Formats: sequence, structure tokens, C-alpha cells
Amino acid sequence: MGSLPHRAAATAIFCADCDSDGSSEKRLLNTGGSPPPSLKVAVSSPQSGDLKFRSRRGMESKGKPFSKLVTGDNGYVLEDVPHLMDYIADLHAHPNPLQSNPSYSVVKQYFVNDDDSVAQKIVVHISSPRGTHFRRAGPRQKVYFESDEVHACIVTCGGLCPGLNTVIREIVCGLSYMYGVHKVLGIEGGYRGFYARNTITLTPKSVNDIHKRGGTVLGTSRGGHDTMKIVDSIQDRGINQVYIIGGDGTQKGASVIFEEIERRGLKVSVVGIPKTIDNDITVIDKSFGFDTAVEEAQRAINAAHVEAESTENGIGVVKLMGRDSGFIAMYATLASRDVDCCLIPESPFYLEGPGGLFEFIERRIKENGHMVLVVAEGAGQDLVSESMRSTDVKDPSGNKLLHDVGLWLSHKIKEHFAKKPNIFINLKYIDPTYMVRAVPGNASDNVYCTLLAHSAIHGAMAGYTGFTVGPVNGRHAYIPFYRVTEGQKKVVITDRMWARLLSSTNQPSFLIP
Ligand SMILES: Nc1ncnc2c1ncn2[C@@H]1O[C@H](COP(=O)(O)OP(=O)(O)OP(=O)(O)O)[C@@H](O)[C@H]1O
Ligand SMILES: O=P(O)(O)OC[C@H]1O[C@](O)(CO)[C@@H](O)[C@@H]1O
Ligand SMILES: [Mg+2]
Repeated sequence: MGSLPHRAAATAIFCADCDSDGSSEKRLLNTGGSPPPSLKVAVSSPQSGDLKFRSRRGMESKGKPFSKLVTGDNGYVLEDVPHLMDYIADLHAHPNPLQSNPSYSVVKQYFVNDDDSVAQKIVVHISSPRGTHFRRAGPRQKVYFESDEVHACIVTCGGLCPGLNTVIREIVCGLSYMYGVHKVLGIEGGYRGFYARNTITLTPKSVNDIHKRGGTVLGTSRGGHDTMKIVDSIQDRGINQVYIIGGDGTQKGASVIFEEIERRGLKVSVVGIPKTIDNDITVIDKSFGFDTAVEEAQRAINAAHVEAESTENGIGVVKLMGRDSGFIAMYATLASRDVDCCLIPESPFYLEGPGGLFEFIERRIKENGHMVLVVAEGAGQDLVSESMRSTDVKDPSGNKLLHDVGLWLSHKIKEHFAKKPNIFINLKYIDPTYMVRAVPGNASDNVYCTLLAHSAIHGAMAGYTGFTVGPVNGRHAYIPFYRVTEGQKKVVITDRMWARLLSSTNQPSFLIP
């Protein structure tokens, strides 16, 4: 296969009036280079004949995501990310300064081959198509920014997550040590900080030990995403690389910022770094901070277990984070082995009657004299709403505010056993959610954060934009924004991992009410 193109003139470009699968090629538009025999590029656009990127907003209304597809032999598809050259004609490439960097120049094959892509699916059958791929992350031979031309900024949005400060640190230090970039601004207080707050100058010295602290030195917020004001601020300040760290909402915000920047034709790379303690961002293997959270949750589960086994009929209830996805609860349960029951949003449960939670608790208490229950904050929200007859309340970003399922469940369990004269229970409820979130990243998360930051920097320097960076099957890749915002990763309760959990706790599956 020939070089994977990131610009119109590099190879055969086909403009597609996208079919539902987004893959139909209609007509050849530009053949600046010879088209490799088996490679076709389809930039989905509502207007045939126009190689420029179209805004996704217009297309979203028709339900068609913006995409830049490259197809090859045997069902190979590259879901490529935008490049500045897609909408700026006269960009100049420069040799990558890493070539003469004493630390990196010794590495054999340090630069990533432009043909490299990362497969989304690695378990395949002999006859299955090669399927979706993403552009491999890493340093390129050529960069599209000169070191002293770069003016970068970093912003953190959404909830806290262990490792946020590490990512900030590594972007600042990576830009400086690898590319000689010295102008980096920190935007305070999330998206609204672009237009309503001061900025902080970030240097390797000022961020030197921030990875040892929880939270984010830049501050964060929900809501306040005003695209026009944000892009005005980027333009007015002369910022040309924007590093945006945050969850699914933040990546949606980054996507519209990219669209507006592209509409204005600005030479600004917009890079998303996925952050979610809930591990609910799709496509990527795992989000930073997740391992730290699972580890920190062990302390709460251990405490609940100690309390429960120290009294007669002791019950420990621990609430962990997980708004829509129960990964923290599932992994913390599997890691601990002291948990008797784990409740997650993906697996509905019920309290009363045969096969219900109360029946199981009674049985387990009779067998063991104590039990530990872990509940993800998003589990059983329908039951709580029903019993409290409450209406939906939302946070400033539009996320539904959750009821305290741990407190509600503890109350319900106490109420149930109060009706049983022979069983006196002793229930302790532990809510460590914000403690789990506020710690610094652990050692392995810190290394992971470093790799994310470096991959982000290499992508921006190489002129890529409009992408989120993250590991796909262990290899870092550049993923178009729409792929990480179109859905949420959830625990699949028909998969082996959940079966392992059910087998480890021996809890009911609650499948038959
Ligand atoms: N669809 C959207 N378009 C533009 N901006 C958005 C969108 N959704 C969310 N945002 C903005 O992104 C920021 C963060 O969103 P949100 O509070 O949902 O957190 P998040 O990034 O999903 O992280 P967390 O995992 O902590 O929930 C907010 O400033 C919000 O205004
Ligand atoms: O109280 P806050 O800051 O809105 O954050 C709570 C939410 O943030 C998350 O940790 C996601 O970042 C969810 O698990 C949780 O529901
Ligand atoms: Mg979110």
C-alpha cells in the first residue's frame, strides 16, 4: 500500500456523497500523486467537488457524521483525522527537531511510518475483512510548526480524575524538551476560562512537581461552552495548538471548537486528551486515572469488610463512581474478593421477592454472618426515582444529577430487616467517591499520562487536528472526534468479564424479576 494521505494532493481523492456506511466513492477529484492501486480516499461532504472539510454541524442534522475515510484491500478502512493542509493550502513542512535531539536521535526508527495504522479489531477470522483502522500516533519526519512559532494552551474540563496534573506537566515538558516550544498558556477553570478567567504561564519549572498532587492546577468546570467566544479568545491570543483534557462532553466541545477554527481557516491544531474516571469513553482501551481509582476504592472496600466482619450480621455498603458505566465497581469488586454483591447501571436489579436483592442478602448473612455490597452511583436510579417520586435535575453541562443510591439502598435494607424480628443487622455505609477521584495518579497511570501527552504533542506538531489521542489495542492512535463522542463505553453484561464477576461474588443475575 502507498503512503496514507493526509492531504488532497498526496493521492487519489474521491469526494463522496456518503452512503449510510459512509464509504461510497463517487468521482476522482484530484490526482496530485499517482493513486496507489488499492487505496481510495473518501472525504464525506455534502458538496461534491469540494475538497475542503465540511462542518459537521450541517451534516449531523442529516445524521451523517463527517468523516475522512481511506479504503484499501480486503476491507481495510482508515478512519483518518483532519490535517491543517486539508484546509490551508500553503503550509510549509520542516524537519522534525527530534532528529537532532540528543535523547531521541539514538532511537532506531524513531519516526512513525506514515503507512502505519492501528486496527480497531484484533481478533479476526480467516475470511473476515480487515476492518476499521486509526492513524498511528507518534513523531513524524516532518512537522508543520517551527518551535518558536508555537503558542500552545492547555485546558481541563469536567470532573476531576487522578493524573490530570501529570498530563498537564507532560504536555508542558514534552513541548519544551522534545520540540523546543516555550510558549504554553494554562486556561483557568475549564472552557469558560477562555473568555472569563485569567491565564497562567506554564513552564517546565512551574509544573515540575504537580504530578504529585491530585486535582488540576488549572481548575475545571462544567457548562460555559461558548464556541464563538472560545475561538475568538484563541485567535486574539495567537494560540495555535489547543490541548483539551476532558471526558465525553469535553470532546464534543473540542469538536465544535475545531469546526469553527477550520471554518475561519486558522492554523490551529485542536487536540483532545480523553479523561474519564468512569472509563466510559469508547474506542480507547482505558482512560487514565481508572487504575488509580480502582486501587483507591480498595481502601473503602477493605474498611467496609473490616466493619462488617467485626459485628454480628454486619453489612458494609460502598458507593463508587460510575454514572452510566460500572467499570470502577466491577474492577474494584473483582480485585478485592471481599465483595458479596456488585450493582452497576448496566445490570438492573430489584429488591423484593424470589431472586431479589433482599433474599440474597438474607441468605449470605445466614451463611457468612456478614456481607459487603458495592454499588455504582448510577445503578438502580430508576428504582430510587420511583420511590422518591422525584424529577430530573441537571448539572450546568446538562448531565443528569444522580440520587444517592448508596444512601437509599442502605435505608431500604435497614427498613427490610426491621421487619424481621430474628435478624438484627448492623449496616455501615461508606461513600468514598470524591476521595477516590481526588488522589494523584499512581505510578502506572503517570507513565500512561506521559505517553498520552507525548502522542498528543507529536500529532499537533505534525499538523494533525480535530482528534482525540488514546491507546487502541495497546498502540496509541489518533481518533477522529466523532468516533469518541458518538456513544459511551459500557460494561457488557453478556461478556466474560461480567460472568467472572458473577462467579466471584455468586450473586444473582437479577434477570427474572
Ligand atoms: N455537546 C456539547 N457541545 C459543546 N460543549 C459541550 C457539550 N457537552 C459538554 N460540553 C462542555 O464540555 C465541558 C465538560 O462537559 P461535562 O461536564 O459533561 O464533563 P465531561 O467532559 O463529560 O467529563 P466527566 O467525565 O467528568 O463528566 C463543559 O464545559 C460543557 O459545557
Ligand atoms: O460532582 P461532579 O463534579 O459533578 O462529578 C460527579 C460525576 O463526575 C464523574 O466522576 C465523571 O467525571 C461521575 O462519575 C460523577 O457522577
Ligand atoms: Mg461526561
